[in-house]
Amino acid sequence: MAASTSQHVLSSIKLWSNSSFSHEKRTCHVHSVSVGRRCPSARNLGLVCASKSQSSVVEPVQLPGSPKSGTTPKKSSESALILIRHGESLWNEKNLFTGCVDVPLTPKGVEEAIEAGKRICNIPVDVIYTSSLIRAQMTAMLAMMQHRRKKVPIIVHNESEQAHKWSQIYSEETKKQSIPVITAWQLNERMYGELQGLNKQETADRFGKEQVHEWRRSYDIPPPNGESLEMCAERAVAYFKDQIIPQLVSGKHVMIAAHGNSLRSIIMHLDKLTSQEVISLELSTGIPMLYIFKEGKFIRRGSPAGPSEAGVYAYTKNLAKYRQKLDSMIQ
Ligand SMILES: O=C(O)[C@@H](CO)OP(=O)(O)O
Repeated sequence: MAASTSQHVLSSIKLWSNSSFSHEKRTCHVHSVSVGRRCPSARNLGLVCASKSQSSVVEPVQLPGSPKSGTTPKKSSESALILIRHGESLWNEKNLFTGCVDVPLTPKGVEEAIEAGKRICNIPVDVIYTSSLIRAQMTAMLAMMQHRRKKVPIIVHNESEQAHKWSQIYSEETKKQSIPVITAWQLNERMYGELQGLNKQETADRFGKEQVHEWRRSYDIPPPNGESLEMCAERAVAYFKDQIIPQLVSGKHVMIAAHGNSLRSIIMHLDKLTSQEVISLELSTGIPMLYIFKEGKFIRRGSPAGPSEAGVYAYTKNLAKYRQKLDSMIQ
């Protein structure tokens, strides 16, 4: 079940110096420089089309189902959705299967989270979702600390009524300067079963490269006693639809800090990838991806570049306005 991956030449071009997101069989790569041509429509978005026949990367994706009842869409509202895979963890560094084991970031992972934060520092964020795992939470916090709006991300403790009560804020003004951070186990990494803690190379040597690739990237084949991507999607995508889409519908800008596979399942849903296409979807650590949610559709806008690259912030009129507002507040 090996993926037929097209080889891309990594180059030193700064903007694309970190690989992040690829649908290798489909359309686009937010990689380094590619041997393929750059999509004019994707200029500044870090997207590279593999061939002329393949379509634009910014095609709107129609949302399945209608918005949850009870959520009133803001008139002509448009929301930003940022997805970030956590920075490098101690077990990424050691090349170990991690899954639901709760390990922190390495110093490199901390740097990646800070860099991710710089890339999104001009994009509005009203609410943050993370998994219940520390590597995603560290990433969310470190990234938000780079934001130009300087709001304080505050974890919402809902594990008990008392925890919730004891973390109340009694100033409306202070609340306005805060961003709620909602942690949800449903966004955790897929459970890797009996592979958790094993070295990936040694596992491939023992069981064969093909078998291990199947466990790692296939849609419906679970690793021994673990979750397949399909099983992971059953909780992660369900949570996304039930909890996160209503926020977007109500006009809130959302950031999700999660994991390679929980995010693959969400991206598969957003971009309507097939179970074959998702095999070659790879996410790098610490690279943010931006979607615009408008009129019930998700529009993929690639990976925001650094704050010094002025042009790339004109994703939409509203985001450009938001940036202008930040500029005027900060001057
Ligand atoms: O070990 C894991 O939990 C995941 C993500 O780091 O690995 P893989 O990329 O093999 O799915």
